[in-house]
Amino acid sequence: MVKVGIVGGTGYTGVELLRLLAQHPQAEVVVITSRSEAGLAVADMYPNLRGHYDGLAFSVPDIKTLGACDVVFFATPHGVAHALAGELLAAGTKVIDLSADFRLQDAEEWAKWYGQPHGAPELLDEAVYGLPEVNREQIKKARLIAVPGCYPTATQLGFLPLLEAGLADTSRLIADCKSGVSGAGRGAAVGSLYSETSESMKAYAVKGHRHLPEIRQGLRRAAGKDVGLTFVPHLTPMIRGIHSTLYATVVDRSVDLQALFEKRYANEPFVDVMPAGSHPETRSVRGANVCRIAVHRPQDGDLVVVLSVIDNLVKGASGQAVQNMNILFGLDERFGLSHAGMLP
Ligand SMILES: NC(=O)C1=CN([C@@H]2O[C@H](COP(=O)(O)OP(=O)(O)OC[C@H]3O[C@@H](n4cnc5c(N)ncnc54)[C@H](OP(=O)(O)O)[C@@H]3O)[C@@H](O)[C@H]2O)C=CC1
Ligand SMILES: CC(=O)N[C@@H](CCC(=O)OP(=O)(O)O)C(=O)O
Repeated sequence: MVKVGIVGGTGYTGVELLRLLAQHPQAEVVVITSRSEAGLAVADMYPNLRGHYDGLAFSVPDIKTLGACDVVFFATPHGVAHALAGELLAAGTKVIDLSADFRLQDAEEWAKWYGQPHGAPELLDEAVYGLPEVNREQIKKARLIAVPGCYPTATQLGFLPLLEAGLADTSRLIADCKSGVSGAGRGAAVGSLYSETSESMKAYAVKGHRHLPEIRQGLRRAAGKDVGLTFVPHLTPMIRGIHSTLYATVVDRSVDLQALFEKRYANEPFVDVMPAGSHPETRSVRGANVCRIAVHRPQDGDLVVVLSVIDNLVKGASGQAVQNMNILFGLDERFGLSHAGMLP
C-alpha cells in the first residue's frame, strides 16, 4: 500500500483526489490537511465520501506526519508547495504538486506570471513536468512532479502530434479554449457566482494568461524551436470541462492526420483519438481521466482544427496526479482511474 498525504483537502482538486483514491486498490490516504477545517471528519464535510474514509479527519499541515507518507499531493494555491516540498523530499517523501509551483523551468518567468518571487528555485532542476504522454520515463525516476495545468493539458495533447512531426507552421498557433467554472476553484468569489456565470459566456485574460508560458514551454519542446501561440481562455456555463479548439496551418497537405494522431496515442491509456469527423463533448469525459481528441481539416484546406476535451478536475488535475503516482510507484497506470465519463 502506498501511504498518501494530501495538503489542501477542502478545495475541488483535494476532494477529487479523495474520490479517485477511494477506488484505488494500492493507495491509502492517511493524512489530509486543512487549517480551517482541522478536526472535522472528511465524511462530515463530503457526504459523497461517506463509507469510504471512516476515521479520517482533516488536520493542520505538519511536516512530521506528512513526512511519514510515501507521497504527498499538494492541492493548494500557488506558493504553498514552494514552502514545504524541500523538507518533505529531505524526509524521503515524494511530492506531486497540482499547483503551478514547479511547472515553469525558469524561476524568473514564474515570478513574472505569478506575481511573487519563486520560493524554491533550487528544486527546479529536478522537478519533472507530469505529462505522462511526454515524460513517462522521467516520471518513473522522479521525486518531485509538477502536474500540468488544465488548459495546458488539453492544449498540449491536441497540438503534440502535429508539432512532433514537424507538420505545423509554428509561427502562428491558436488555442481557443473554454473552461467550466470549477476551474476557478472553490473559494468564494463574485465572478464564480451562479448569477454571474450561468446563461453567459466570456473570454478573459486575452492579453496574457499564466498558462500561456506553460503551454509555450511544452510546445517549444515538442517542436524543437520557439512557437508563436495565441491562447484565449473563456469561462462557460458548465461546472466541469475544458474544450480546446486548436488551429494550425499544415505545411504538407498530403499527410493522413487521422493516422498520425492514432499512431501517436496508440499506446496511451488516457488519450482517445475519435473517428474522423467526430466532435468530442466535454460531458463524455466528465469524471473520467481521459483526453478525447478529434482532428479535422475543413474543406481539405491547409488549416487543421483539433478538438480536445478533458475534465479540468480529472485529466486536468487530480486524475493526472494519480496517474503520475501510479507511474512513479510502478503500479498499473489505470489504478483508481477507470471511471467512464457521465452522459448526460
Ligand atoms: N480547479 C481546477 O480545475 C484546477 C486547479 N488546479 C490547481 O490546484 C490547486 C488547488 O486548487 P483548488 O482545488 O481549486 O483549491 P484552492 O486553490 O481553493 O485550494 C484550497 C486548499 O488549499 C488549502 N490551503 C490554502 N492555503 C494554504 C496554505 N498556506 N497552507 C496549507 N494549505 C493551504 C486550503 O485549506 P485550508 O485553507 O483550510 O488550509 C484548501 O484545502 C491550485 O493551485 C489550482 O490552481 C490545477 C488544475 C485544475
Ligand atoms: C476558469 C478559471 O478560472 N480557470 C483558471 C485556471 C484553472 C486552474 O486552476 O489553473 P491551474 O491548472 O494552473 O492550477 C484560471 O483561468 O486561472
